[in-house]
Amino acid sequence: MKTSGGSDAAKRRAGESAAEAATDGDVVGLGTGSTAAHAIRRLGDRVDAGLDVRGVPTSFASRELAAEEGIPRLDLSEAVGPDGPGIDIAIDGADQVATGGEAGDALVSGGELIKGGGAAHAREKLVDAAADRFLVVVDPSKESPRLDRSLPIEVLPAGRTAVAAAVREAGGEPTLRRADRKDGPVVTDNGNLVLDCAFGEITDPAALSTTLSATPGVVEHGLFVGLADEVHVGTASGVRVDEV
Ligand SMILES: O=C[C@H](O)[C@H](O)[C@H](O)COP(=O)(O)O
Repeated sequence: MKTSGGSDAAKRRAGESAAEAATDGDVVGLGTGSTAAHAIRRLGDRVDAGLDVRGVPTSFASRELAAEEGIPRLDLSEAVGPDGPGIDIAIDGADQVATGGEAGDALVSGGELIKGGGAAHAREKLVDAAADRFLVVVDPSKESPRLDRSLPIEVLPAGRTAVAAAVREAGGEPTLRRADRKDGPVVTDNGNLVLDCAFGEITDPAALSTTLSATPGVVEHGLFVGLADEVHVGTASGVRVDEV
């Protein structure tokens, strides 16, 4: 699994802390990224020790890791629906977490997220939104009073230029995400492309989320508003848990 910046020890503390929240019988959403991977490994250890849980992976990578760790798995389509067990908790990382405060004329309440650094945010949002409790796991480098990182938007390949124009109209500057080890663009697990969009400081995440969701060609964007329930922040010496 790819790693991002930040201290790996702090990410491990955050991930392991959230993994302790799973209890017998739970269906657990398994996030993507280097911090969520620590949670999946810890869950794997707990399954070895007898914990009875099933995981709902959010990506090819989290599915592979869960399989390696011996965690029984369930598809989202099996978990959610009239006959499904639902998802009790989801554990997932983030590229940025708003800690709250004034942003221009608006007030960011805190707990809003930017996700999608690993291009997994479309399935992550499905799983995280379906969960009864969504636990975010981060190291302190991800915390910021306001959201100002580049925002990933997964787009239908044919809609790439139309969405790019809509992003410019909304005040952002889109860049097609390119692959590191192949010529050409990053292709998501869903066969789509990703535009990384620089909006500067996002003063009203809820409004931007609504605008982007209503744009034809947008499969999913990485703004997660009103979804997080707890933020587990791994620090140099322990873990801080913030209720949202
Ligand atoms: O698409 C990827 C996900 O949204 C990740 O959860 C996010 O990029 C954070 O990853 P990491 O924990 O590696 O920084």
